[in-house]
Amino acid sequence: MKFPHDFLFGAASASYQVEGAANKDGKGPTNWDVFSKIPGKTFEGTNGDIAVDHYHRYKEDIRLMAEMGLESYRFSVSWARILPDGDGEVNEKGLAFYNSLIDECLKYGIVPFVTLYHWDLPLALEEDGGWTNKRTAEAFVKYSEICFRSFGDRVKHWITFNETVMFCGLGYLKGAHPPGIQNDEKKYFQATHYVFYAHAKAIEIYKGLKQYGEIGITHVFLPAYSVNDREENLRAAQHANEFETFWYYDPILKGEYPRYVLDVLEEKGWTPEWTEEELDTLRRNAGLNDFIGLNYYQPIRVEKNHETAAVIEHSRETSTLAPGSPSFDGYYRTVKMADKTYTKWGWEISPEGFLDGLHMLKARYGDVKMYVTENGLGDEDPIIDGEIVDVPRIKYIEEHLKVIKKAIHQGINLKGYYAWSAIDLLSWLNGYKKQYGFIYVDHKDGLNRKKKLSFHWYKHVIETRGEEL
Ligand SMILES: C[C@@]1(C(=O)O)OC[C@H]2O[C@@H](O)[C@H](O)[C@@H](O)[C@H]2O1
Repeated sequence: MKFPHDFLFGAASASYQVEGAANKDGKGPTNWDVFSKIPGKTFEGTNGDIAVDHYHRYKEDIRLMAEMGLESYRFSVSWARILPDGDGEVNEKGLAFYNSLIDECLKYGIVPFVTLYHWDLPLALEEDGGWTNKRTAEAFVKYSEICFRSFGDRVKHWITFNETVMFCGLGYLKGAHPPGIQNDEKKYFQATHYVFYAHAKAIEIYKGLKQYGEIGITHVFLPAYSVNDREENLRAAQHANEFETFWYYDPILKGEYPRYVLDVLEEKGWTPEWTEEELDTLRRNAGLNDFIGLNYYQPIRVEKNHETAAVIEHSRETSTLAPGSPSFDGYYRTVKMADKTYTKWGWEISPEGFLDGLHMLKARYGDVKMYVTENGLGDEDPIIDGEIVDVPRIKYIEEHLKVIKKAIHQGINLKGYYAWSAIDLLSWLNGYKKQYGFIYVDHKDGLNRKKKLSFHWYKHVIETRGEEL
């Protein structure tokens, strides 16, 4: 049985992780340009100054994607190329780059799927409070409209934000991402609120432009499951789902925040400063979302946490989502299970966890259209006789595509799959060691590209529309 004819087979990247050209053609500095230079913040001091030089090599990269038969390419726009200081004058060379990238995709019939924000914030905004300052939300709305008006004649698929829980959680709770603040729950929840507000304003403007494309937001999808049937652990899983999933999906799809979380925030004094106008903006625009993007890599297995620590210490190593850490509020902890399989970076491999999670989402949100906007295996790929023999990645993606096909036939409204990542690129906290791509980049030989075994495998999957899966 094939995947439906309108299902998109894609792959993804993100501007800071792939482009390089950090100071080229009028681009302004970003939070990551500065943060990545702070000793100890990134793996072996890696940064995106050059990344894999997609900025200069995108024509070669897109041609390779076309050779693979890729139907859609998800990439992000670097805000600081368009508005170097965040909300001032437009940089025409920045618009020119993305116009050329989009046109290169269309030349091969590859559908561009554009993410407006994938964590690289113009430095001027970060230095003025970042996402805890409403100015940033308003600047995002201005930036989005410029992108809609510049690219919207050819781009018909838009994602506002990638993984709010990551850039807010790692930025204000774990300190592993800019602005590098630890354990500030008030700022964390405030930042998430302004992101949701910016999203709602941006989709309202998009719909008003009548460009007749589709727009949504991409979240981490990290379904939490109890380690056993003990009541306290079942409650821990519910707590995790409320804070890690419903807090993110409810304000978008329902236009209101989950009551369970609001009650905890009230009790702890973490409730964001918000206005009735902002809350009404969420309510008024919830129905305008065309889809939700899910970045699924793993579920989490949780149990009630009984260790009380005055302050939870964080580091780069405790911020790479491997199990064993307490939640930010200490309520639960994630557990590595003896009967599960894990990647080298300690992420559980669980296609079945994805299927169960999809039914959880459908039960809460109904028949909302969804894309898998990221899924893939971070690995150190084996090289045998000069060939990149990434069989583990093939098996990982194969198993997840099988589950996606099964979910579709069980009535889950999934419309596309974007492997993370199209090409090996910079991982924020793992440098170039943790590879995800179908295309290998040789950092010892001029960043030359080379097709991996998975490149040929994915090409066949697309050609046959997954009939053999
Ligand atoms: C933490 C990590 C990783 O490096 O493994 O997860 C997988 C993937 O998720 C994406 O949203 C990030 O932009 C990308 O950098 C990757 O980040």
